[in-house]
Amino acid sequence: MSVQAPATSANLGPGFDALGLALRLYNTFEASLREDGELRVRVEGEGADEVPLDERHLVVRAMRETFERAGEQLPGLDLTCVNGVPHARGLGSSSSAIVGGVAAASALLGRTGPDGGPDRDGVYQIAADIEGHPDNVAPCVYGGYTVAYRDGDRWGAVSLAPDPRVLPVLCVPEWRLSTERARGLLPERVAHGDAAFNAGRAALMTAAVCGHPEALYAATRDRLHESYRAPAMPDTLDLIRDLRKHEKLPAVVSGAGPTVLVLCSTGAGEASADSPEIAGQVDSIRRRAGKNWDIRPLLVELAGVRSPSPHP
Ligand SMILES: Nc1ncnc2c1ncn2[C@@H]1O[C@H](COP(=O)(O)OP(=O)(O)OP(=O)(O)O)[C@@H](O)[C@H]1O
Ligand SMILES: N[C@@H](CCO)C(=O)O
Repeated sequence: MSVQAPATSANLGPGFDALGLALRLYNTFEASLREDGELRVRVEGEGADEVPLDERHLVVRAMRETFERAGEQLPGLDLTCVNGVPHARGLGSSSSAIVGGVAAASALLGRTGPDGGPDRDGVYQIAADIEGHPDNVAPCVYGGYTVAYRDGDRWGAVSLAPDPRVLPVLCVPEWRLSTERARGLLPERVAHGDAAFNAGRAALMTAAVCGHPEALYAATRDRLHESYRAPAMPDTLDLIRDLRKHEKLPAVVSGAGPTVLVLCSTGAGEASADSPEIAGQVDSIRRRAGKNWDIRPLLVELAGVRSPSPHP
C-alpha cells in the first residue's frame, strides 16, 4: 500500500505550536509486510544518504508504535520512501514521515475512516503524540489551514479552506536547523504582554488567511519565538525584515526555520504563480533573497494525507 503525506508550514508567525498550512509538496511511502521478519528500507530523494535504514528510521518507528498501540507486533517490512520534502528546513519533514508511517500502519491494520480513506482522527492522535506538538501534524493529516490544540488527553484540530487569493511562497535555504535546537533557544517564561500580543495576531491570522488577506501583514507578527531563534538563523531574520520593510510583504519563519514563508496574495481573483500580481511579488522576493535561496511558490494542499489502498 502507498501513502502520500504533504509538507507543512507551522506557526505562521504568531500561532506557535497551533497554526499550520499544508503544501502541495510530498513524501510518498510504499509499505508491505514481510512474513520473514526482515526490515528493508529504501530511500530516494531528500535525505536519501542521511537517514538510517534500520529500526531508527522515523517512518519505521511510527509504524512500529502504531502496531504496538493496537496490541500487535510489526512483522517484517519492505519500505520505500520517495522524499520530496527537504529535511530540517521548517517544512514539516518529520511530521510527514510520522504521519505517513502511522497512516500506512493504520491501513495495514485494516483501519479506515468513514469514507474508506485514512482514519484521520486515529492517525492524528498517534502522530501528534509522537511529534509532541500538533501544528505540523494537523495540516499534514487534514490538509488546508489548521488550528490545532490540546484538549485534556486528546489532540483537537479544525481544518479550514484558505482564501483562494492567498498563495504561499517559500524561500528555502541550503542550510539547516534542527527543530530540537530551535526549541532549545526558547525562554521558559514570556511576558504577559507578549502572550496577549500573540493571541490577538493569531486570531487575526485565521481571519486573514480565510477571507481577509488584506490583514495578512498585520497578522504575521510574533513575539514568542522568532526573535529568540534569530542567533541560530540570522540570514532568515534578515530576509524577513527586508521583505517586510522594503516590499511590504507578510513574511515569517516557516515552522522552526530556517525557511521563510511569504503569504502572497492578489487583490482579486485566484492567486497562482502565473498571475501578474503574484509574479511581481515573486520577482521582488527573488531580488531581495539573492542566489542562496530557492524560491518556491506552492499551492495549498486541501486534502491532507492519502492512502489509496489498504491492501498489502
Ligand atoms: N522523510 C523522513 N524520513 C526519515 N526521517 C526523517 C524524514 N524527515 C525527517 N526525518 C528526521 O527528522 C529530522 C528533521 O526533523 P526536524 O523536526 O528537525 O525538521 P523538520 O521536520 O524538517 O522541520 P519543522 O518541524 O520545523 O517543520 C531529520 O534530520 C531526520 O532525522
Ligand atoms: N511549532 C514548532 C514547529 C516546528 O516543528 C516550533 O516552532 O518549534
